[in-house]
Amino acid sequence: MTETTRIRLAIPNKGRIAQPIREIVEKSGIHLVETGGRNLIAKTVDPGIEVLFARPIDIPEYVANGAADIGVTGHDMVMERGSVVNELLDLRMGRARLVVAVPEEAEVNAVADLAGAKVATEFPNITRAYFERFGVGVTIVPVGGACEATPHLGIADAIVDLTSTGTTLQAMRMRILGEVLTTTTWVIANPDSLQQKRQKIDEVLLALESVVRAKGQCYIMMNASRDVLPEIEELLPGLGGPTVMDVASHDGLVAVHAVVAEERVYQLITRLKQAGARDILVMSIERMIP
Ligand SMILES: Nc1ncnc2c1ncn2[C@@H]1O[C@H](COP(=O)(O)OP(=O)(O)OP(=O)(O)O)[C@@H](O)[C@H]1O
Ligand SMILES: O=P(O)(O)OC[C@H]1O[C@H](OP(=O)(O)OP(=O)(O)O)[C@H](O)[C@@H]1O
Ligand SMILES: [Mg+2]
Repeated sequence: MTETTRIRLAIPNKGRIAQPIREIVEKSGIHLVETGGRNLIAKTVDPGIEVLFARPIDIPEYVANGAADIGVTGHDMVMERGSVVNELLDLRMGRARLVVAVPEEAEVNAVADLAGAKVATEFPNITRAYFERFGVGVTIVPVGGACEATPHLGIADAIVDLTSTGTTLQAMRMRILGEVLTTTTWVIANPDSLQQKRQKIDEVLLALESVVRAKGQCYIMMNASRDVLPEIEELLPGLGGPTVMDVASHDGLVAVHAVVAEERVYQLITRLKQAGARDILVMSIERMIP
């Protein structure tokens, strides 16, 4: 009997990317078998995959030192920890920019004007390296959150923090001086695990990637008479064009199936109807494997 390869996947236990990552993992078919509220390790339906819940900032190190074989966390976290891991797959979520910002009224116009300033951040290592690269001497004030409040509290002159919608910076009346990096959520791997457990890791990657690929796409099905087919096909430039099938016992009637971008569906339905399509069904796609 051959022994099954076992891998441990680390995912965030809290924070804003925790739930979306959990959803991607579930949709990929790696269903978690609940092991109680505060349990930090969960079994999955696959006896070869175990899930470890950890703080996003700790995941790069857990993966680098082998406590987990693969993990999912922000690219910013990997950079901050400087961990030696392989970044394998961009999940294209958790997109944010790490920026240098100052209160609107501050008399500075560029990063170079911050020489001698106190800079509060949850990313002390990235921030230190950034200002060193500019040759600007600053004092780093490490904080664990609510960074935007620090200039108003007199704790810092500037901040290096994440922004996505810009709501927090705007609410705290701060303006951006420079961009340090952009981040998204990545699947990362331990380099040794990648060598020794490649097949199992690839299997997990394929499953996760299929969910990412399906995101924002849906499957549309309709019936139409064959003579209006060219017009309908023109409206559906899908993945390799639509699939067209004869409808049994309905002479001249065809079924047309295609994958389309979710954002197009609303307008598309009206146009398809005008072109003569009927019995239109729109379905969400869970996974797409090319
Ligand atoms: N505003 C944002 N928009 C998009 N992605 C973000 C944003 N803030 C953080 N992220 C991503 O989410 C990751 C985890 O950050 P988050 O702040 O949610 O975790 P945390 O600090 O552990 O939780 P909390 O702030 O609730 O204590 C970050 O490393 C980053 O990649
Ligand atoms: O541009 P926005 O959409 O407003 O997002 C930016 C905010 O999101 C993150 O905060 P988080 O929710 O993690 O809280 P925290 O500051 O306590 O970490 C980040 O630290 C910013 O404060
Ligand atoms: Mg946070």
